[in-house]
Amino acid sequence: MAIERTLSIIKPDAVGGNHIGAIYDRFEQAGLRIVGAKMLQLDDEKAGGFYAEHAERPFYNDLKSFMTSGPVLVSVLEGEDAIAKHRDIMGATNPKEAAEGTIRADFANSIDENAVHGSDSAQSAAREISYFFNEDEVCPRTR
Ligand SMILES: Nc1ncnc2c1ncn2[C@@H]1O[C@H](COP(=O)(O)OP(=O)(O)OP(=O)(O)O)[C@@H](O)[C@H]1O
Repeated sequence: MAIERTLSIIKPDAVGGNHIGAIYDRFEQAGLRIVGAKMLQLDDEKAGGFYAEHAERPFYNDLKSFMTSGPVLVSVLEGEDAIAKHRDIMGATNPKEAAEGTIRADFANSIDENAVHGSDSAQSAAREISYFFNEDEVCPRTR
């Protein structure tokens, strides 16, 4: 299995709820390493660009309002099969459908405010990491 990198966002509801440490613990327990991290207050343009693929969806404005409602913690995670592993431990987009023991089952309240984001493919991971991080803001390979 290949060593991959993926982008994580701990969203404003989970940052506000004081769940950063608990969520980082889930990442590390799953064998994912945090190789880059920064806390940001997104504005409408930065949040909108990140979710540009959803620009035509009815929830786009609400999604931007939520993502700019407080600070987010963006991180780069590294590990074997990191993209799929991270999606697995996040759980389904809708926390009501998320499997027991997943981050969204434990820390999210609704589909609109669902605690975390994770890249869904190698292509989106590359785009999303470079959307938030310069090359010199991420550690060189750790293994
Ligand atoms: N039907 C919906 N109603 C409200 N918000 C939604 C809906 N579908 C998606 N969203 C919001 O938009 C985000 C992006 O949707 P997407 O389909 O890419 O889900 P995801 O890949 O599981 O989530 P994310 O991209 O945040 O990891 C979701 O995390 C959620 O916050």
